[in-house]
Amino acid sequence: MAEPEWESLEQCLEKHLPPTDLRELDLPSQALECAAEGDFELQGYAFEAAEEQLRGPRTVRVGLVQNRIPLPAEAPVAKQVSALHRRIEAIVEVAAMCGVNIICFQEAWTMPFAFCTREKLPWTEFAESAEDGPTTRFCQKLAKKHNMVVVSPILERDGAHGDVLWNTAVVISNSGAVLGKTRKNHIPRVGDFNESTYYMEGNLGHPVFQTQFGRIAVNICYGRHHPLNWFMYSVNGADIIFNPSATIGALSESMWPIEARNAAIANHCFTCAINRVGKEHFPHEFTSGDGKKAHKDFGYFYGSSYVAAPDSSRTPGLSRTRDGLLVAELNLNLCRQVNDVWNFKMTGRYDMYARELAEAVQPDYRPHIVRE
Ligand SMILES: NC(=O)NCCC(=O)O
Repeated sequence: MAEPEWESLEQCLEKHLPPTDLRELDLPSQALECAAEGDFELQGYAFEAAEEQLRGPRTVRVGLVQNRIPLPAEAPVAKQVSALHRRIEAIVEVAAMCGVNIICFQEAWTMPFAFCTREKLPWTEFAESAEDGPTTRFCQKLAKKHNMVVVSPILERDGAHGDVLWNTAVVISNSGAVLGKTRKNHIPRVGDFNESTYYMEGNLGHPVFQTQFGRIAVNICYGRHHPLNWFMYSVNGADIIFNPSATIGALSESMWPIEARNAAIANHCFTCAINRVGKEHFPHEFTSGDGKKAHKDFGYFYGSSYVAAPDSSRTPGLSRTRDGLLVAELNLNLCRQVNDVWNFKMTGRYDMYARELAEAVQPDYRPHIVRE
């Protein structure tokens, strides 16, 4: 009988967690200096893949940005947006020095995560057009300047359809053109995440964006609890799925290290989990509907952004407390290599599930329970 190799699950996880298995990137000293001066953490790791005879390595560098809001939530809207633009511009400069090809910012990155309040003004004033709002134009400049694909998750106002709001990620090509947009498919109704007061579930399905550096998709925050959401991006061919988020310790920190990592394994792709940092205070008290006292803050956004690979390895997380840029070099060949070993796509029995699910969502469905 085979001997047990590991004393505990924790030992096994430690063995497979970097830095032992993952090569640290040799980042330029200028980038490290700028990050230190700008007071943000900079880490870099490379995921390797086996050499193939017919395909060269498909290497891409992704950048994950996590940050605090630089100004208090009470500050004028335009000043807050401008301060966030300046902060991100400085971090993107460093990403460019590190050779980043695709960068992704945190969920609703141009604003405090004010949806806990259920108030409309001034928070809805942060909403912008995905196609030609000031933030998209700002990101287009960054993309062109640095030859970098930019994933920009914003609060969208859709002027063409009755001015309604959406939680949207705009994908901007390295040419500077807007490649398209994707919307948050699953809207939380948990704790103080009162987002359903502001916008509906996304109506754009599971688009995958073909960029010069690989096929990417964006599964926004709460969508990470829904395995089918990750799965559909993978069905549409995503090599990398970004998960820009805003989530707090008391609610989700125990789930955070597992969910994006599981998704990378289950879907033979890379996943990039990004969370904002710090505590955000709002002018007026709100309650959480749990009998506890009214309060003015959401709780602690714990950062801890990381990248996970299809072979189950992952980078360490960025800090829980500091702004940061995580640079990860991915060899996208790893996706098909792991697929060929584990065959989840081949063994998935999708036709069976499609049939059973189609039946299960019918109003007259009766659960298949076998009784005596
Ligand atoms: N932003 C968001 O969807 N948060 C919900 C809480 C969570 O998914 O951890």
